[in-house]
Amino acid sequence: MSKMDISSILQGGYAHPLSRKWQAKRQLTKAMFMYPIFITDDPDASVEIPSLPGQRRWGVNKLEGFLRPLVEKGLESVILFGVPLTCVKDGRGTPADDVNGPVILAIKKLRSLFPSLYIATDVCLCEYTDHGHCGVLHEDGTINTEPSVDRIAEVAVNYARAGAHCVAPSDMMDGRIKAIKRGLIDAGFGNKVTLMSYSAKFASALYGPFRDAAGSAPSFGDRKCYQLPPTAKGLARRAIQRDAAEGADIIMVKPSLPYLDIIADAAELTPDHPIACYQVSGEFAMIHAGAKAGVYDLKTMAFETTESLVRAGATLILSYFTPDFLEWLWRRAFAFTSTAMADLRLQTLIAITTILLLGTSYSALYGTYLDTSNALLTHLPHPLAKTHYFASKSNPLNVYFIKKAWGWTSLVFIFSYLTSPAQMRTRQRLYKYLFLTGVWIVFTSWFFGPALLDRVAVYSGGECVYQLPDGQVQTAPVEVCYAKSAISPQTHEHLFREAAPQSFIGLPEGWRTVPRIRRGHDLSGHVFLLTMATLFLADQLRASFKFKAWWNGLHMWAVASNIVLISIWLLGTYTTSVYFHSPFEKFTGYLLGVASFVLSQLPFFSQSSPRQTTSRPQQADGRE
Ligand SMILES: NCc1[nH]cc(CCC(=O)O)c1CC(=O)O
Repeated sequence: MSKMDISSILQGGYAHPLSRKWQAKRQLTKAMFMYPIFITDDPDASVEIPSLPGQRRWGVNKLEGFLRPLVEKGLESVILFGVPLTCVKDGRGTPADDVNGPVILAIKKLRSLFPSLYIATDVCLCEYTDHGHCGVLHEDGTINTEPSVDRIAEVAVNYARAGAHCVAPSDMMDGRIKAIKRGLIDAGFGNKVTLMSYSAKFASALYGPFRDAAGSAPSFGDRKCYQLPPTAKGLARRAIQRDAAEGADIIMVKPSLPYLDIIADAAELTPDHPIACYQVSGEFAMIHAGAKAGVYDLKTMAFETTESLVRAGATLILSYFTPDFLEWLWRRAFAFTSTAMADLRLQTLIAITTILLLGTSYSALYGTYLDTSNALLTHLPHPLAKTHYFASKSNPLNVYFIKKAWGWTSLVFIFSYLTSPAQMRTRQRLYKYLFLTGVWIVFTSWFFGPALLDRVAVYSGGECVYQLPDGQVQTAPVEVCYAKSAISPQTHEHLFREAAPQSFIGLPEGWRTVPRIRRGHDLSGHVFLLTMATLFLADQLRASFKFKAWWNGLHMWAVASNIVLISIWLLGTYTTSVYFHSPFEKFTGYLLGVASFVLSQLPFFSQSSPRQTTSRPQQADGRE
């Protein structure tokens, strides 16, 4: 027996990647992320912010192009920061709520562009005052609290009027939460707009890149008389409780990582409020800089820091990493759904194979199929056409659907492609479709001359034949068949005169016929096409389900029409297999269809699926 004590052993509880996941009380989700965005007053601006990797100052006109892909990826909320570059700043921050200023214009624009996007606005005066401080000042440069609070409340209400879902004062003036709440209620927004208070906002060295980006550094002094001293746990706790009592709906701690204890305090002091934290510009820049210096892997560190925030008690994270997390968290989900859906293709293959086998066995047992290689039968209606609905070649399923199978398939594909979420509209997906369309053209209608299927029939012993009204079967050169058009004594005088002079004489006025290739191997073009189309559609469906979270209303219809078409093709496959072609011809059609689809699944055509790092369950150092 081992000398180990039972109480010593913990590792068994987290040996597996899944059991490690269970150690978290709460998992990161996309909804936890709120994305800070800088909006400037040049409507067409898209200017890189050097100290914030990947972040830009945006003009109102650029917001759609910038945010649409993110919204489609699951972005649910943003917080707006105004960066006025051309306005005239003054002592009270007049431009803050200018109706033609960037923030108010952006709120309105985003509300109309993205009805489901939650829009918060930072409320502060520092970007708009000539002195760069967050409030209104006395002569001596100290904060004049009352007018500051009045002005902040006025700005907040104006943002609410413009359509903001949430106002978030970051100014740190005493009493502004109460004033803003009052203002919101009096203006009729009490029950409509959320008040998120930057309650425990510390005078941090980590706002540097933000102040560069927003041009909001104070022109003299610092913010230590209103932002909290970094050592002040007690003040932070008092500020949190005060703001909750004054009517804040969400309590924020800022910056985040150096203040995990404050986040935990907030979660304990105001357990009935959502707790937000702001992973500020300096933290973001620091994580990037460390990764660039080779200290750690960027993504690993981004996860470790944000997961720490959640562990400390945060329910909402304001972070410049938001777009990255939309991608990273999507990949996690993708890793799961792709295995869940991996077999839709296989299931469809099994379905169509089974249907073909059943139909073909039935046709062989009961002799229901039309042997199209018998030239004497070709032009007659199917012997069962009267009694068996689908034996008639003129049944609607055949005429309107099967004969136009690739057209319908293309239609559904295009509908589905165009309504797909952005990340699904890949070029590879188009290539796949174009490749199979190429296969369809080559085999059924053209191959540097006659269609390949016709050539196969000729090479395997087929002849071009036609039948005269008296029942006689005549042979013509194969070229006549390749032309695929009707012949008559008028169009092919030579042919008729040589081959059948006697019947040529007695032919009725206006008689014509389409010659066909018979006796060769008449590979079933329908089975080929239906097999290929069904597998292709199933593959499309599989892609759709992978991105289910991003479907819009139209794409739901695309998915529905895809499913309906697959069902029609399966029914068509069944009727074809019961009534037409010999078993061997159906088999070769099926093989050709499957082979074409398999080729379309080569890596060249498939979207490069995200790399996955799977950790071995037991590594010597116990880390992933
Ligand atoms: N008062 C404005 C404000 N709102 C958010 C930040 C910082 C955000 C960041 O660094 O990402 C600042 C700067 C400051 O207080 O100096």
